[in-house]
Amino acid sequence: MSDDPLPPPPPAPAPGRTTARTAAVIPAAGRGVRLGPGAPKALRPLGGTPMLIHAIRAMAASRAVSLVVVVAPPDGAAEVRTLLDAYALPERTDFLVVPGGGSRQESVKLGLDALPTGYDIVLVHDAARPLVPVDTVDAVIEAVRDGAPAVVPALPLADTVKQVEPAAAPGDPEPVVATPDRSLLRAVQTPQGFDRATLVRAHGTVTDDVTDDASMVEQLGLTVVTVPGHEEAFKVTRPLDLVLAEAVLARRRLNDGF
Ligand SMILES: Nc1ccn([C@@H]2O[C@H](COP(=O)(O)OP(=O)(O)OP(=O)(O)O)[C@@H](O)[C@H]2O)c(=O)n1
Ligand SMILES: C[C@](O)(CO)[C@H](O)COP(=O)(O)O
Repeated sequence: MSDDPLPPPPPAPAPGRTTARTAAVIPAAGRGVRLGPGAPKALRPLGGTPMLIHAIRAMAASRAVSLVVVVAPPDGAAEVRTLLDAYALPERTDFLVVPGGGSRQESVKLGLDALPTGYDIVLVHDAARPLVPVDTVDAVIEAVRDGAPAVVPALPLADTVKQVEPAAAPGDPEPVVATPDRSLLRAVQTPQGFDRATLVRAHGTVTDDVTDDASMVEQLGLTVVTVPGHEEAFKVTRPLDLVLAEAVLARRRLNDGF
């Protein structure tokens, strides 16, 4: 038997903290109607590379993320698999591709259903937010590891927001009914991070149409917390967003010297 002293045990996680493995689900099945005619939005180029590849790299840039589940356009799973083979991606990350559904909510659910066991923290990240910095991804994961069941990156609003009543008829003005206190409002981004069991329960319970996953957790009566969002994590929704995304990417490439 060797007389070598035993190596010290790994540090125990702080109370309330978990070292659970993290997977990212990327809903990428949308058409991108607001961006205008063309291929499904996630497959359109940004700096010559599909937006989806940028979004995958943004998730895989976090050393905590060891699996990425891509939810492809319903008839585009084969094309997405080909893209994953064609572009350089970190070898330490595993990838799964599943076909998506008719709504973002449905697509996320299909991605969640495909998640293998062993991943207890789940990020949900829009393919349409290709430029989110890794520090934002890591901040979300850290907050879930610290015990929050649901975490959203959030930014204060730059504009005053008005609540309106629907127009009486198409083209009629919309009457303003309230001006909410802007200091208490936040614009939320992705990745949104979850304790897996909580997110699975939310998707199995909430049947209303919602625009993000965190609001499903709110409907369970659980607390969703924020971490600082980032202006480069904006969503490419309309044509001008693509112009901005190209400019941000060009600036990064200049700063990185390639
Ligand atoms: N059936 C859908 C609809 C949307 N998404 C994804 O959800 C994210 C956010 O949606 P959004 O930006 O609204 O994308 P689209 O639905 O493609 O946009 P639009 O409403 O303009 O068609 C995108 O990454 C999109 O691919 C999805 O996976 N499945
Ligand atoms: C999830 C989201 O990106 C958070 O801001 C947003 O709600 C998606 O909205 P969309 O209209 O489906 O793009």
